[in-house]
Amino acid sequence: MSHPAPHVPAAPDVQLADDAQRPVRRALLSVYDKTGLVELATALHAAGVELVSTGSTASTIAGAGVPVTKVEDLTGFPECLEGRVKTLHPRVHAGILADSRKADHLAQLDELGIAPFELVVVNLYPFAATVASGAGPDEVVEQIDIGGPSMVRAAAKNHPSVAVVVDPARYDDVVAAVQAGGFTYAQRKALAAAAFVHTATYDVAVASWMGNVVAPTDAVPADGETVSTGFPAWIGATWDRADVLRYGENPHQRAALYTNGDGRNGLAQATQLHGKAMSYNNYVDADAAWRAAHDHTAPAVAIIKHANPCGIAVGTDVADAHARAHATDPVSAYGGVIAANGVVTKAAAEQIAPVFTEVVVAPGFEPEALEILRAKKNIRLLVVDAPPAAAVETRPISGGLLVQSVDRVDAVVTDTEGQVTGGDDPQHWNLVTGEAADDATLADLAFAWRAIRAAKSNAILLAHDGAAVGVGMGQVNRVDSCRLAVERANTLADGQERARGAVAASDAFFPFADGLQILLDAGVRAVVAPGGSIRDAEVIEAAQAAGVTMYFTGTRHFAH
Ligand SMILES: NC(=O)c1ncn([C@@H]2O[C@H](COP(=O)(O)O)[C@@H](O)[C@H]2O)c1NC=O
Repeated sequence: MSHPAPHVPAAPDVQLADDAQRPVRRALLSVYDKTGLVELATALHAAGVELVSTGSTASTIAGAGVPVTKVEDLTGFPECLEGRVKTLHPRVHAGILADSRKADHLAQLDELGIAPFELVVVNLYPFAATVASGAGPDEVVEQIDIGGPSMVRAAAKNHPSVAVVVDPARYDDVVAAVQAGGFTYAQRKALAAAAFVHTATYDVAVASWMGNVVAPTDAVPADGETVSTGFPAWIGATWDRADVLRYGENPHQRAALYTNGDGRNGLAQATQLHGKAMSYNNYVDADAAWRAAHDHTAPAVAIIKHANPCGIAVGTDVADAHARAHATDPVSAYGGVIAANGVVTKAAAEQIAPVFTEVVVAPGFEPEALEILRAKKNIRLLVVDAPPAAAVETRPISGGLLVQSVDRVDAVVTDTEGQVTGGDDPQHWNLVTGEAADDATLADLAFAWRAIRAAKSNAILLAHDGAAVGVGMGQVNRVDSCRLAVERANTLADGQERARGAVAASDAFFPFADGLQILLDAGVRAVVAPGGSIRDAEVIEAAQAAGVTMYFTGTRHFAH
């Protein structure tokens, strides 16, 4: 089978230099957001630019007394179908797409009696805002702009000839460029790049809504039926560079911060009140700290080093929680990142100030607290407006992207009948040996079980009275984590044996009794673990022999 030869476009007759200007004689304006429109139209008209415009854009311009040609008069065709067809016409698109460097294009325009545009100003129907408003499908569909993106993409493609503007914030630049004799080629290229980002972002929003709401793509066939996976067949996101960081995890690595402008409000949108610029590692640790502090409803403070907690506690207030979190491991707290789930008070600031600290992140700071902490030149102070809210998290791997639902507090597991069989709430735990814990012990176990989510696996966390007293984390076997937790509990507090009488949480089951035995020998009095090992009986027997209370949660808190 033979294929037709591909169309090879003729090379342009003229190659443009970056500073090559193109005077603006004719502009097409079609904007949903009328901000700054009258001022722009007035200035363009004053500069001798002929204006062509759609429906209410034209009315707004004409209403201000500025001469404007309606697009209908240009096309000889009425706007129709409730505005679904306005600018989708060759008289519009040929005027945008003719490459002024090509004599042939200009000759064709002449033959067809079409005048070229040198400037296209468009902003699109508010699709994302309409979805966010909770509007129904028909209303949302009407806000999928068709003619607008077509003009924007056409003008952006033809950037050697046309300047395209999609953002009212750029109108002053437009006026300045027109008055200066036209946009340079470099300016037109930059505007085109921004325009393609604009339409790409818009289309990601439309495609996401279609694939999630209108025609969900998350179902897969299984055993003769279709089951929902919760994961659409395609996910899209666009990210805008928010900051270039000094370096990455190490000084020889380059790094930047991106945000995706979808209205999220988290650490990436934090307001920095004081201190040097945030580093890559600061962000990683501050994020871990922020999440850890918000795993608790009581006032809580987490102190993070290398994405692991070296202190975590709840208290009567933020100062109390900080004092107790600092006491977990005062040695490691040096150079740490602190997060509080409440406003940092003067009392808390007085405690924090003497300890070298990289970052403090909180929902707010009392004025006196700010004054105290601002006296420390190197400390970074961040205010984040909203608690962590992400429902899913992603991790790139070579060649792909892993996506999972976030291990949230209050996770539950259910059986096939929908009955809750495990989770973070002690009422769903299974007492596998020993006396049922009294309220204080149960509260400590619940705290330890929540707090251990912040520690990298394998993790063992010893707690007493709402504060971690020893954390063993990031070890490649559970025995070492047990040893580390006990050692830290017993050596970091002036020789007090803090493991004795503490409660212990294990982020995953004990595969053997050996790790648990280390905790039992150290005097731990109650233990919470997921259970589920083939040697559970052996593990339970060890706890029973020591007379220790042990609960199984049925859920696990691995964090890699
Ligand atoms: N259908 C079309 O031909 C068309 N051409 C332009 N628009 C959009 O109509 C809006 C402007 O319309 P008006 O000037 O009537 O307010 C702009 O957001 C523009 O992106 C269109 N609308 C939707 O697709």
